[in-house]
Amino acid sequence: MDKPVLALEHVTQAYGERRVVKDLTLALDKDQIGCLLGPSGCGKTTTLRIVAGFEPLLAGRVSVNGTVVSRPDWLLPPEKRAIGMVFQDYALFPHLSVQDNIGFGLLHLSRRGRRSRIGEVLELVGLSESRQCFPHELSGGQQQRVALARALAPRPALLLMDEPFSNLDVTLRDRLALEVRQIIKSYGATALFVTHNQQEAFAIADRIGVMDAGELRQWDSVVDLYRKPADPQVACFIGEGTLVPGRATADGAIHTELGLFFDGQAQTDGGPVQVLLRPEDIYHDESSEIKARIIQSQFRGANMFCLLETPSGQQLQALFPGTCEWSAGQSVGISTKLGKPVCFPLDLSSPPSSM
Ligand SMILES: Nc1ncnc2c1ncn2[C@@H]1O[C@H](COP(=O)(O)OP(=O)(O)OP(=O)(O)O)[C@@H](O)[C@H]1O
Repeated sequence: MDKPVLALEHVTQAYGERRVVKDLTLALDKDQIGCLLGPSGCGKTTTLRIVAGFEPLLAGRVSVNGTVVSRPDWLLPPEKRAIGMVFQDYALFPHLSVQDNIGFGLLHLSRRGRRSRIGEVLELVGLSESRQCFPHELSGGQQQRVALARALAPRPALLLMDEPFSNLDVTLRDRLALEVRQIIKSYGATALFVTHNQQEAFAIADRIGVMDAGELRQWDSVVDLYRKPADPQVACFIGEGTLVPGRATADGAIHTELGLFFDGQAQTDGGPVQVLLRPEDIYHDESSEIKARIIQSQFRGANMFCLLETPSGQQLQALFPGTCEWSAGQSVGISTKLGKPVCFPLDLSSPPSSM
């Protein structure tokens, strides 16, 4: 099997006494787009800077295409790593035209080679007509694409992007995230980017790493992260949903106030558990004995997103068809449709998870 383009093995880094990246291990294969996702201060940028070679390591190692580029006693300089970077503020040279910005990293090529590569990446990002423009003559989204073209032009082994959409307005962000994914994929590049925005991560990434307080809690495909979260924290952080308390019995059944679920695994201890219910797992069913009161409803066009409360006080999030015309205070019948439920043993010593 091919070696991963990027491998981080047990990487740890600290500022003074404080460890901000803890024992982090992940691998990114060729042509994959990975994303580190987590709240502010969880160590995403520090991890990216470690990969780029701007930060030393306390422990562990980083390899690019099977060659070690960082270990605690040695760092390959950033410019020798074959890594391209797109920064949050794009870092374009204001006094250089678009083509000269892109050509800056191609000085090792002949004049002709440079021209041809600049033309190639400008076409890729849809800015062939703007090659003579200066950065201030372009919109934020166009500057973003120039920065991407400049980073891709030297054909790096790996592309790193730090919050690449944070300077753009929200509607542009969503569109550009998809566009950037398409550009990276059609160029056959491997990329790692960081964001605190889930929607962005879901739009662009093949694999997402959820970080929390310097730890990588799960590194997985987008679908598995949503459907098979590794722990209650990831379950709560990714997407919407509720952890509903239940009791597991030795036959693999989980008893909850919303009915009986089977996770197919014998729970030998028969102890308390939490079952993850995503909004789409709950549906309207007037014939059901389970009734819930609508606390809040939010019309989302095709869907109606509701916050519900059962008679026991358990709150639930549910996604009903947008044609439902319900309002707060109304009581509705609900049922659940769960294939294989996601179930976590309930640690009674820790506070309950909230979303
Ligand atoms: N040069 C530094 N010296 C000391 N502490 C630092 C330094 N750089 C970052 N930190 C601290 O390390 C922790 C991780 O920072 P980092 O920038 O990696 O987080 P982040 O997840 O990228 O956050 P954000 O989304 O806000 O950029 C933070 O608590 C930050 O304050």
